[in-house]
Amino acid sequence: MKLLKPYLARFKGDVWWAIVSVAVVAFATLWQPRVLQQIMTAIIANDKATVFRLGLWLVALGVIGIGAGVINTVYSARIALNVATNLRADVYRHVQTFAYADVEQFSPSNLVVRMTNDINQIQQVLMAVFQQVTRIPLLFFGALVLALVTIPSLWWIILVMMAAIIGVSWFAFQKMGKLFGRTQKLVERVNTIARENLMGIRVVKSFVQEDNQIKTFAKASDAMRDVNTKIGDLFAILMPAFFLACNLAIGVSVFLIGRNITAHPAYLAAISSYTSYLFQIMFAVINAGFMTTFAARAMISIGRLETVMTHAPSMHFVAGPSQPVGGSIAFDHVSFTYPGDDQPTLRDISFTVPAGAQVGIVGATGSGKTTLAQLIPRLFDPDTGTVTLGGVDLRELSQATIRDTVSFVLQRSTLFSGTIAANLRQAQPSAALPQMERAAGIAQAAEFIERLPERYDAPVEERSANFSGGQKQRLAITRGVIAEPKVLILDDATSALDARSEKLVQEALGKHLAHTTTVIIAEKISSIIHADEILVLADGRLVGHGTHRELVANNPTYQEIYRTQKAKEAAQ
Ligand SMILES: Nc1ncnc2c1ncn2[C@@H]1O[C@H](COP(=O)(O)OP(=O)(O)OP(=O)(O)O)[C@@H](O)[C@H]1O
Repeated sequence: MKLLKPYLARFKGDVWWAIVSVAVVAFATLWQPRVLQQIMTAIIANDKATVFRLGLWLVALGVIGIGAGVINTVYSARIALNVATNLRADVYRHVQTFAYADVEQFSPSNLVVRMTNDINQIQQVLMAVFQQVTRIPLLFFGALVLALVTIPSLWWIILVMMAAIIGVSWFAFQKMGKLFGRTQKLVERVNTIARENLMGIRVVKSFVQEDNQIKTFAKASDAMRDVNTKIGDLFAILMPAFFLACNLAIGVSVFLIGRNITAHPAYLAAISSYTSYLFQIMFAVINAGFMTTFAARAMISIGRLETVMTHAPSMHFVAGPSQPVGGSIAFDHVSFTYPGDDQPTLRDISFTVPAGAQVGIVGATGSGKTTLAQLIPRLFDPDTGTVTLGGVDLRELSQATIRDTVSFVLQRSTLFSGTIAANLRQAQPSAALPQMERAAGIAQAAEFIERLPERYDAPVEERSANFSGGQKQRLAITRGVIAEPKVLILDDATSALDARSEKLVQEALGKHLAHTTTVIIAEKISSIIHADEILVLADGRLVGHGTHRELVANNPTYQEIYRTQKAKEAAQ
């Protein structure tokens, strides 16, 4: 609840209106049966003037109740919407401060669920709370007192009815709470299956997996139906049970009043208001039950968001603007373990790369190439050892300095929906057309961009689905080189390019970014054969470094990779 306090405080005025208006609704609801009772008494006494006066008063009470109800709904909705919107913005802002490792720890899809489903849940409950929370106790205690005042001798009937209703509620709502919890999990499961299926639709189609996918989806969907059916069954029993208890109480009351009506003729007029109060007590108990299960679900969501909001970013950067720093890279006895892993992925790695050099990194799958590259832009900190940029420990550089100095192009290039220009400006916000054209020329992207009718304003769809794998990679390289970074890392970034295009990109990089330190992670040795220095990784260790010629002559791991690749090429 601590999470919501500051947000509710921000909308104090709306909260006040919502609470006052719901109190007015409750008072109008409680007062109406009293006035009705007085009207009945006046009818029995044939007092037409009083009947007319009280009739008008009854109508006025109805109008006041409806008016207050409308005001309450408006303010409750405003509170719920504003709190949810502000909370969502703050969670999003806080997540932006996370280090890469923090996002991985939560998992991106989990964070999305927290920012959408959980906040929606809180919004719905807030709306209900401000519509019900003061109404329930006011109606319950008010109706209880008024029923006792109306016909004092029947206090025990009210007690028995309340015991029956609270007992049934206790049993049913506890069961229902558990079932609601299961539905929430099943909704997440169904969403995940549907999302995975649609995101991986190409794999599903190419492996003819439709039937299997339908079965998996149907299983989760059927489980959800079963749980919802159980909830429906409970409701089916619950409501008639409540009405039975209430109607039995009314029946017994009428019978007892009827037997004594000659001794208490005033009870004849009281019976309708007494019945109304019994119903109000019943509805207050039912609503309290619903609110409890509803609130329990919201508490889970609040807890999940609190975990995100109280999570401190695991990495801190020195504050300050971007400063110029050299392009040399040095690893000094660096070891690194992924959070949650028990074995290090990189072990005692040391090497230096002078500014402007071209470095290749090779090694078997899973040898740690990408992990090593991720330490250069400080996506992770090493467990031991230091990584320096231009001779300065990364931990002493501001985030702006590192981001302006190092550009990282990934194999699975991520482009954002918008336009090509908007994606390129992520790397350099001030980039004008000539800069974009120059960068696209280096990345061999100019030829296909020029063919698009809108050129650099061409749309990029969600997940850049309107571009081929090779085109995406070229666009990602364009974005990587546009700001002419001092350090450029290409992590298998040309894997979807044909050999000719890859060669052209490399030649253009050598020509136009001659002073840039380029780190190329490559599966194929042919991609880095001309590098000034090649690092060879095996099982997270640096097992050799040198030029291609040196490594072919004396490094067994490199020789093995080279031999295997040559044999493959010969076989093709
Ligand atoms: N985010 C992560 N969390 C935990 N372990 C990871 C993570 N990323 C990679 N690993 C593990 O670290 C090891 C090295 O992975 P890495 O991606 O650095 O290898 P790589 O040499 O780049 O492989 P590839 O050539 O297949 O891209 C692998 O065993 C991998 O399972």
